[in-house]
Amino acid sequence: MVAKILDGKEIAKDYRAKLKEEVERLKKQNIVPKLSVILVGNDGASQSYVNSKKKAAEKIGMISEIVHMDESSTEEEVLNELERLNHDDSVSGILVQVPLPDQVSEAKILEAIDPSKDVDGFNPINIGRLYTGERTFIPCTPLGIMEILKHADIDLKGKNVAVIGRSHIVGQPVSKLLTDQDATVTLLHSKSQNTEEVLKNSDVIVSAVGRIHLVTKDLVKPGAVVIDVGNTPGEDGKLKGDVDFQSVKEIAGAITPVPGGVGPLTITMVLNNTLLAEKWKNGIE
Ligand SMILES: Nc1nc(=O)c2c([nH]1)NC[C@@H]1CN(c3ccc(C(=O)N[C@@H](CCC(=O)O)C(=O)O)cc3)C=[N+]21
Repeated sequence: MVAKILDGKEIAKDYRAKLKEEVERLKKQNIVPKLSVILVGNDGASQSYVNSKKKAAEKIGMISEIVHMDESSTEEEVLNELERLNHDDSVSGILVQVPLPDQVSEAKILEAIDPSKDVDGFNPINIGRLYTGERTFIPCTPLGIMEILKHADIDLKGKNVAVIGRSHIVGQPVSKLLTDQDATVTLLHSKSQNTEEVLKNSDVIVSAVGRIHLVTKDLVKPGAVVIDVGNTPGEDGKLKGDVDFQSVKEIAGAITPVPGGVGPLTITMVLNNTLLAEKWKNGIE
């Protein structure tokens, strides 16, 4: 069996076309969604992600700005910038690119984002709302993963799903979303003792660790759906996932590549959430 390749670029393209139509409809009411991204420092990967987000936003008719701050910025300076954006009525959505430099507390910054503009869904209020089932911004990568799964021809109800990695950004929230779809979720991490057994018994594997070749063919049940959230720079300078794509695709039912899998959907969901922020601000459901 050769796996169906879940083409994130293609799925993202269709999704963004629908967002563009909605943005155009809003423009007729003089409503223009705007995404502001705070980037602190000069990390190459972060700069490239932030630029892709800006480009993608502009391509569907949104306004986007990057607030680029010096690597040596103090926490107070970042908080001041954030406060300015919180109070700027033209700004629909704010995203603070992580990781931040050591002198700036990530927790403090994420707490300071106005929850109604927190398109990443990283503010504790919004994390709480996710778990109580209230309306909120769902973190972009988990939302992207769920969108890709819609294209995998799998009914998650009662299925065994293994999520590898317990981060607040991916592993934990995606576990919650999968549980809401009636999947039986096992959240695996570095201290798990029965990883092999769980993986071999899983109908879906979501790997969000950041370790190249973590998921190999021998760990995958034939026909399983494999979602690769890894994005680690390889020695050849190319982006690598967690999954040994070449071998796993011979046995999986469906698989996402890296690049061109989850990444493009993450960016799409930033746009999705920015649109939602602007709609909710205007009382549009
Ligand atoms: N506040 C915040 N929100 C984030 O959403 C956030 C963040 N900080 N920090 C870093 C991670 C990482 N991330 C990615 C987004 C897109 C791709 C992506 O589009 N990747 C392309 C390839 C890009 C390339 O080749 O350079 C792909 O997989 O096809 C990857 C990774 C968002 N993050």
